Amino acid sequence: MEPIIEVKNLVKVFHSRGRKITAVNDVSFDVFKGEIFGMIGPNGAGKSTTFSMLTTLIKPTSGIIKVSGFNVDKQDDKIRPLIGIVPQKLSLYPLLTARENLELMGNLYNVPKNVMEEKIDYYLKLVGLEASADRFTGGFSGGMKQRLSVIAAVLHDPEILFWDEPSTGLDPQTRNVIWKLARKFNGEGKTLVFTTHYMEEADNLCDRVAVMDSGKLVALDNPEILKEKTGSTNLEEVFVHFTGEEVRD
Ligand SMILES: Nc1ncnc2c1ncn2[C@@H]1O[C@H](COP(=O)(O)OP(=O)(O)OP(=O)(O)O)[C@@H](O)[C@H]1O
Repeated sequence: MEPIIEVKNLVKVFHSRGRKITAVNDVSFDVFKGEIFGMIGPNGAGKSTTFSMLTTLIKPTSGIIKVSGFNVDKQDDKIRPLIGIVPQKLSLYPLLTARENLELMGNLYNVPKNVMEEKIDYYLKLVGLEASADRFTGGFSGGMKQRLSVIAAVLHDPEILFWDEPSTGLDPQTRNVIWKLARKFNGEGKTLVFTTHYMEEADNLCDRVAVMDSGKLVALDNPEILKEKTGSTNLEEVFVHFTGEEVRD
């Protein structure tokens, strides 16, 4: 299988109030083209930090990340058009309408003008927001904002989608929509990398799951294989097997 993301000996150190925090500690893995790849782990495991480095938002302290063959360190401008990001803290403009938010994203990512409105109409309909297209997003529910953020990240037809905790705080209906979108986009050939605290979500969606703990990659495999290897009946048990029961600060 062809890797679309290559991560080698990745390290990220933060310095905060005189303290050195190794958020990601010598992590190596590949993500294969066309797979759904999940990252799970307790609070503070290093998932979001890894996510931020994969998406070129922060620089690694050391190690190598290649996305579609481009190095995040020197070729981040080549990577950005190839990826679509749904961040944990959604970045919608509350005083713009849904359509205006999408137009803004489309323009930032150079979506051709002649297909922009057609694409926006298609995606708004896909996530059931066509009737709210001209409403300010400041008044949207959490689920509506999340659906809009997901389509905002796909307008420029990226090869890889990165979703950071896409269904945190959402009701089961919206979560179901998010899962359907993940499968749809993946069925169209896109690679999907996401973080989650929902084991059921990781189990349902992922071809492979990376388990992180205290900055380390502690397991990586298909959910069924992880269950088999650890004698677990579900991914929650796999999670506890690799990360223990101790509560993290
Ligand atoms: N900008 C920063 N400055 C200092 N420390 C940071 C910074 N960002 C993250 N950290 C620390 O790095 C470690 C890993 O954090 P990270 O947010 O990557 O974990 P996570 O697995 O995403 O956790 P969560 O599930 O709670 O989102 C934590 O100890 C966190 O406090």
